[in-house]
Amino acid sequence: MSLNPKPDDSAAAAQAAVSTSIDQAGDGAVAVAVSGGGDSLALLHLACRALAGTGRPLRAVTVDHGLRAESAAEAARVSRLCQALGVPHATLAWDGWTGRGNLQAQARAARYQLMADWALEQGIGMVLLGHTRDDQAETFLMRLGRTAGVDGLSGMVARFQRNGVTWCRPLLEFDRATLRAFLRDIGADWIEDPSNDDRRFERVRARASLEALAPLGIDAAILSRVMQQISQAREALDACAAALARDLVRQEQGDLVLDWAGLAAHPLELRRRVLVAALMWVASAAYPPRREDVLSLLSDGGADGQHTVLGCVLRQKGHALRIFREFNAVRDLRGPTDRVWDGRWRLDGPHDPALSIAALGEAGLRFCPDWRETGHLRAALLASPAIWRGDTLVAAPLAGSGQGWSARIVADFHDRALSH
Ligand SMILES: Nc1ncnc2c1ncn2[C@@H]1O[C@H](COP(=O)(O)OP(=O)(O)OP(=O)(O)O)[C@@H](O)[C@H]1O
Repeated sequence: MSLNPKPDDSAAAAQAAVSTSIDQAGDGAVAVAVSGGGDSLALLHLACRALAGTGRPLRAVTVDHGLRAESAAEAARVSRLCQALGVPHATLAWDGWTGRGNLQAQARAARYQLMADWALEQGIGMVLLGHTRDDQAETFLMRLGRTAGVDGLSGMVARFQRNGVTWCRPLLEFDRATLRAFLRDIGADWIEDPSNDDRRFERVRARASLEALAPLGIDAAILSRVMQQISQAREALDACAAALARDLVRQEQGDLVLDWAGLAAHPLELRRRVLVAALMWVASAAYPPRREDVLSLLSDGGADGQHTVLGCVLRQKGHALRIFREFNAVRDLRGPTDRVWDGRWRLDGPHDPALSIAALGEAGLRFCPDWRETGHLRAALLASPAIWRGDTLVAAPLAGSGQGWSARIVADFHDRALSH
């Protein structure tokens, strides 16, 4: 038996991988995120074949980021291709670019959010993405250039939860060339993105670098196996960190209290993982804080004091480090009462479209005379969810003023996988 079996990269194997992923979704509707490129269109065809005759609904979705002149026409073309396949298709428009910050990162976050909201509305539990082995290899090289560690180099996961939806990448073991050959074989069309040849893009340069590594015997398949090995190391580290967190991290409603002195006895990488997981949980963050920020917090250990990282406040007192949400990070966050707020709070009570959830803040705390009896820190309460009618406070369940409302965390810290 080979220890490193070479994945079979034929179209038939890709078909089997897509069918398996879809079977794992249960009986519900499935969607394919289609950019229009060869990878996601091959995925759409494979998903269509997997579902043919099952009666299970398949949908397709495209996000038009509006960042290139051709994007609307491309989305319309995807829509026509889907129509020809009998797959209902939706185009979701993004117009949230502020002109500031990292455009690619913002576009990606918005894409996931738009597609998740759409999927939830449609009752779709699983969305398939067309990432391939080439994407994996290019990402690996790009991350090497950013001094990535075990997490960054372990490759994309085949399945993950984000924004309330399960995302699945059934094609991670398959080459772009295999998928394009499959499309050609079945006479199917796809859109060639002109930026694929634009060397201003890091991914395009990574693709060229990968070709240059061929004389060393390094290709996408080899890098994929290296990534699998790093993934296994990451899983082992995560398991150790989760066990450590169970012993040394206590959840108090929305806050976490870390036994800082207890943690200090453990290897730096485990301490770092516990701290990152804690920060990401309190902030409901999809991405970890900068590595240097975390390392500086860890090296600062022992001294009483306060820090702010990733929209969380860390307050150390003696052996305990309390992490709670920072008011400034949520001061402008307002949402309907029947939706999760700040990624982790659900409020139960007499829902009403005229009401909304927003942070309690100083303006609300003033109307909570009993807040001291709750035992919560004042600064933590400021960032806690409250029910408002316009600017009038209706209820503050965590600050002793429930008025028929209660607040609960949707996924407790220790139930959440310790991986980022
Ligand atoms: N505009 C889009 N609309 C719908 N789906 C998309 C869009 N862009 C990308 N996708 C989905 O994501 C997959 C990966 O695309 P791509 O590699 O361009 O994105 P990425 O930003 O690198 O993704 P990630 O951040 O998830 O690694 C595509 O195969 C497709 O399934």
